[in-house]
Amino acid sequence: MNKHEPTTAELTYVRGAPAVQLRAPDGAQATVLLLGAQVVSWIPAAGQEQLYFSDRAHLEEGKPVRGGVPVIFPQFDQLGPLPKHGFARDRRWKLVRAEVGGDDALAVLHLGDDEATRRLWPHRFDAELTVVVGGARLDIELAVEHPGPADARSYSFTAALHTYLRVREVEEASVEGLGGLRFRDKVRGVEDWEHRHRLTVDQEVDRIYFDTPKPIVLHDGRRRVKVENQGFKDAVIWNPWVEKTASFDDMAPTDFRRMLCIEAACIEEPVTLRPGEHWWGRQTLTAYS
Ligand SMILES: O=P(O)(O)OC[C@H]1O[C@H](O)[C@H](O)[C@@H](O)[C@@H]1O
Repeated sequence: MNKHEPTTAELTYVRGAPAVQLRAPDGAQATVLLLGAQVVSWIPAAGQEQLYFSDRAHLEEGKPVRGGVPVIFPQFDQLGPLPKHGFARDRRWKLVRAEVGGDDALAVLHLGDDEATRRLWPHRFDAELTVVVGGARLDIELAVEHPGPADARSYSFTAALHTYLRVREVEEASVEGLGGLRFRDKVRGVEDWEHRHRLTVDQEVDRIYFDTPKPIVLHDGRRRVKVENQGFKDAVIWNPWVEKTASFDDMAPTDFRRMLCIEAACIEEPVTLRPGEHWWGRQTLTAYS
């Protein structure tokens, strides 16, 4: 990344919700809501919108936003005592800085503990989300620090970047890069090994793939999106299909056809931090059309 010049953050509103608009010199753009530090739009330079963002999404504090890239912390799904997917996704984050460099634009947002988070999860933390957009790439990095004090207890958490990729028609899309991996299938309630070179979706899919070392590639007609996860060892593939979508009040009944989630996650091995330690995980998306 080049030297960044500080600029006045371009604050905007997305359907009435405050957001930061990032514009790189080459025209690549991303929009990040303060609510949940959620990226809800990503348009690469000379490209098209790459993310699915529901027209019916709720945009109020305390409710998750359907689409874009929800930040899941400190609990994935219902794998613990906290509300589903933790609390980071439905709280308002603070914009720390927004800058434009020679090749890209970036924003850093912060969420720390407060009385309400400590009531749910009795720990101190500093979470930072960094979003960098430029060219054909979008980088999203989640960093979490245990600020201490030195005699505080260590703690563990699970986390994810729950990326909703837009597709033209999900039954015609496919996902490459998961062959040979072990996965947990939440729909069937079993563990198995992936034998397909390319995964296609023609029913509900909700799978956690473990130890995903290689890039995962979404194929959507001629368009491809390469997904590279660092620090996140697991990947989740999710599409709610007909029935589950019908139970959502924040998604149109046929919208499951327009999206496929490829999530970066830390689920099987939670992250443990001692006072003073930090962790980070990053998802890099590259669009080819
Ligand atoms: O509807 P949400 O609370 O946003 O959760 C959406 C989905 O997130 C993940 O992909 C989980 O694996 C799914 O089981 C869950 O349904």
